[in-house]
Amino acid sequence: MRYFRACLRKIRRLIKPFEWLIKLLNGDVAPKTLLILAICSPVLILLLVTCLESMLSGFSFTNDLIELLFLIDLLRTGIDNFATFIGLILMLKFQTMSSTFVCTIQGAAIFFLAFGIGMWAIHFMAFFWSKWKLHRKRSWPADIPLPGVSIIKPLVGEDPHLASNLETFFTINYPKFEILFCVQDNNDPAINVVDKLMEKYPTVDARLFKGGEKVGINPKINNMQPAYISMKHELILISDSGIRMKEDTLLDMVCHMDDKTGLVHQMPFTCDRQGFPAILEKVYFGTSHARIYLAADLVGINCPTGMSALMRKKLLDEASRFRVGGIKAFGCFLAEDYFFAKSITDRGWKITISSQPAWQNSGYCDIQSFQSRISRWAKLRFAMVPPTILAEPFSECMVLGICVAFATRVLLRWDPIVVFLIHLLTWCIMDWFLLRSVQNGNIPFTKFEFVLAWLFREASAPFLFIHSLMFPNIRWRQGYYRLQWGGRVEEIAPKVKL
Ligand SMILES: CCCCCCCC/C=C\CCCCCCCC(=O)N[C@@H](CO[C@@H]1OC[C@@H](O)[C@H](O)[C@H]1O)[C@H](O)/C=C/CCCCCCCCCCCCC
Ligand SMILES: O=c1ccn([C@@H]2O[C@H](COP(=O)(O)OP(=O)(O)O)[C@@H](O)[C@H]2O)c(=O)[nH]1
Repeated sequence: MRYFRACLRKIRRLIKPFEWLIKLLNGDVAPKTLLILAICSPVLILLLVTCLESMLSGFSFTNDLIELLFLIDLLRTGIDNFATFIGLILMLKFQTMSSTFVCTIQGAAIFFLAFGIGMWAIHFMAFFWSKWKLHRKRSWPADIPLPGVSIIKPLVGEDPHLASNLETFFTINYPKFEILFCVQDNNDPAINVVDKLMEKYPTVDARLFKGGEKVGINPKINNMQPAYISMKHELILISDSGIRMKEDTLLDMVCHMDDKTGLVHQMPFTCDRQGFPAILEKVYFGTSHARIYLAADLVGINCPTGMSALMRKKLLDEASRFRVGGIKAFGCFLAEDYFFAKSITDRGWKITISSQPAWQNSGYCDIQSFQSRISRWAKLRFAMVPPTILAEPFSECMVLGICVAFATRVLLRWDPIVVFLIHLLTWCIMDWFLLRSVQNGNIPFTKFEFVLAWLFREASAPFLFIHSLMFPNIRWRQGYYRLQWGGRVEEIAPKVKL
């Protein structure tokens, strides 16, 4: 026993210098420390690139190798990429410097360069699509009456903005709609807020459903189920508690629901709020998130989030692939939004984003909850669409920057540090333009604040990625869940590491 304790003490002493890293991976580092770390990260990464580069040129054969790489037909080795990767693995395993090594390095370089070019194409696609799709008014044919919409609002608890956010639903300018508020707990403080609003706006068709119904694991579905079965209209808008509406938001969404469209979703974005965490959220949703979201919408990849999604009710009712109809058929998944969309596109219907982004305006805004939310979403994506585990790190600015710097060094003999810095700068500038396009108005912070938040986000992304992989279980509000491959979920005891 004494020996065991001594060992433990020794191990603790050994890992003490790395405690910050463990804390970082757990997401429980003070925001200030994270900020300092994020600002220092580019410097650290540059150091890493420099080391990598000097390691490469340290090998006696490097110069010859690079000359050789110049001469080899890029196209042919490009096709042989897969083989060259196997070569890399073999080389690492057997430590032999063979011709496979030459091919491997070159193959990896070509792969990284191609990925880099792909990501730059995504930048341009997203910017183009933001200009084409967002903030463009659509109209509804004058001779066709507007369809009725049942708005379902699942609520859990109260935050300082809840009342004002919910009030925007009572002032929507749309001829035929009802609002169905749902709370799962009979003592939920949101009940009071909803009651007051229903009193204030007696002419608006609004109802409150308490207690939910346990039809699956997903608590949001359980919460919404009673409202779903008693909704009156043909269109259903599921709208999360933190969303704010403008007077014409619902009309805008309905105008996108043409004959071939089964689902219209809003691209997540945020309202203007004070403080660094709010800037960080806006920068994330207006740059990194918007880029993939818009590009995916442009090429028709299913990636809607369910925070504000308008659907045809009949499509949910007849979700035949899932045997039972209605939203309860999706209760076995935590990311019900992804599976709603999948079941709709599987039957040949289109999904599209509306021209107004979703104005998230949660009353609580701090770095830790932002990061755990982003990490929760990443865990869902990894389980539902496993290839994202491979694609996501390379789609991040910092990681891709290192890879592209390496690739251009090997293939073109460019200075990796210069390439990395140019990559960082142009990525940041492209992101600024995308953010401005999504915001479509004054950005409520300075360019300096943007750069700080952007650096912080980009530099912390790889850590969040590792954290999400290492701790795949999920905590969502009061619930704890274990994800299975494919996206099904089971409830677990709350004592697990998340
Ligand atoms: C050279 C090519 C490179 C391609 C690189 C692609 C790398 C992909 C990188 C990032 C993927 C980002 C996905 C975008 C948004 C997803 C946000 C999200 O994860 N939301 C999930 C959670 O939502 C909440 O879940 C609980 C629910 O109750 C709430 O209401 C929800 O808001 C959501 O469940 C996930 C949905 C979609 C996941 C799709 C993943 C596939 C993405 C592939 C994108 C590839 C784009 C390529 C474009 C050309
Ligand atoms: O146990 C839960 C968890 C969430 N929700 C609702 O689901 C929506 C999305 O929740 P959250 O904002 O936590 O999800 P995120 O957008 O962070 O994924 C909100 O309207 C919540 O009120 C719910 O009804 N029950």
